Amino acid sequence: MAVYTHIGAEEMAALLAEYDVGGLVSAKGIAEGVENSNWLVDTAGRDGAGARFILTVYEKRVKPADLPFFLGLLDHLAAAGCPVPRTIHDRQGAAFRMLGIGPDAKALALIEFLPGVSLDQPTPAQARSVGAALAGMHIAARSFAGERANTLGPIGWPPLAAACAGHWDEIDPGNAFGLGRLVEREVAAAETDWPANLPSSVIHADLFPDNVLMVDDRVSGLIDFYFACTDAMAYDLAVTHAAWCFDKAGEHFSPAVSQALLAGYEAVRPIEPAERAAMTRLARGAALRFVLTRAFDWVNTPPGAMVTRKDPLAFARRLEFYADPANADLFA
Ligand SMILES: Nc1ncnc2c1ncn2[C@@H]1O[C@H](COP(=O)(O)OP(=O)(O)O)[C@@H](O)[C@H]1O
Ligand SMILES: N[C@@H](CCOP(=O)(O)O)C(=O)O
Repeated sequence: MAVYTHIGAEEMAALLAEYDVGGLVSAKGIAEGVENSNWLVDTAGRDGAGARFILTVYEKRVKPADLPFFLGLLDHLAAAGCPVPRTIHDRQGAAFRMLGIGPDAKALALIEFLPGVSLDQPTPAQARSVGAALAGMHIAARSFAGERANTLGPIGWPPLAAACAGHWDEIDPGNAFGLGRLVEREVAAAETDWPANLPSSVIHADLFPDNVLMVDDRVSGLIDFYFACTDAMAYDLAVTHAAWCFDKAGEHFSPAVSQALLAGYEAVRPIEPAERAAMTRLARGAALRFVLTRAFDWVNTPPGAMVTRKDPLAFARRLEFYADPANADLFA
């Protein structure tokens, strides 16, 4: 259940009165998500016809200092016609407000509600739409003025691996997969062979199925931009490929979903030769990124915590798949 902060009915009504959205009608906590507290909020709307929003309270991971970047990006992409929710600004024009005072104060934002559902098992037609939406986002984001370093790129991998050292057999009992050795090998390799100077933009960097809303085969929403950063567009395509083209456990790869995702992307933004040549390497790195962050969360999630830990091995299997010479021409 991802509602970590309690907001009483009176406090919620007072909060919404700071926005020109009409009075509060209802607010329900949203169970999905792990990082922030989210509510589905209905109001009377500016014209009395009703309106719906997502209220997000940023818990630990998202730093208020990054919010002008994240929320400004949403507004930029929405204005460019991407299926991205706008931020609702308060009566003073602020994109976010603080809840509470002092060191425990948390930032919150009111965000446009978008229709659609997140898929578990995308079809090729749906993957094609996702590829096209990602490429459209990359093109639109190139004119966004904000910049943010990717702290979870190769520079962030050695400290994550070091924090997990000594814990690999908690995740990989009996060292059956060889997770520790795999991570050591891949972190070392990235220090010397990580592709540089690929065309960059602001990228989503976490476009998993649970961060895409769909109505039938159409993408109705790209959400959860809280890992967005300035980095290679091809790396974002690699992250999306790793997230969409396998079953959850990473045991089965879908060639049809892969081809459709890449074709959808290229229908909007053709991949440059240097990007194509780097794709398999980037996909290995994308898989490593999620092995490491999942492993870090695995060893740092206290027993009894409300969140379900995500399996690092599901991405270790993807990493092995991308590293297998038999799959070298996946992106050719
Ligand atoms: N703009 C939106 N429109 C509709 N639903 C949304 C929107 N933003 C978030 N949600 C819903 O809230 C859930 C959690 O949001 P998300 O940003 O992914 O949280 P977290 O960062 O905690 O994972 C999503 O799975 C989705 O159901
Ligand atoms: N997509 C990541 C986890 C990030 O969680 P999110 O709910 O903020 O998207 C993973 O699967 O490891």
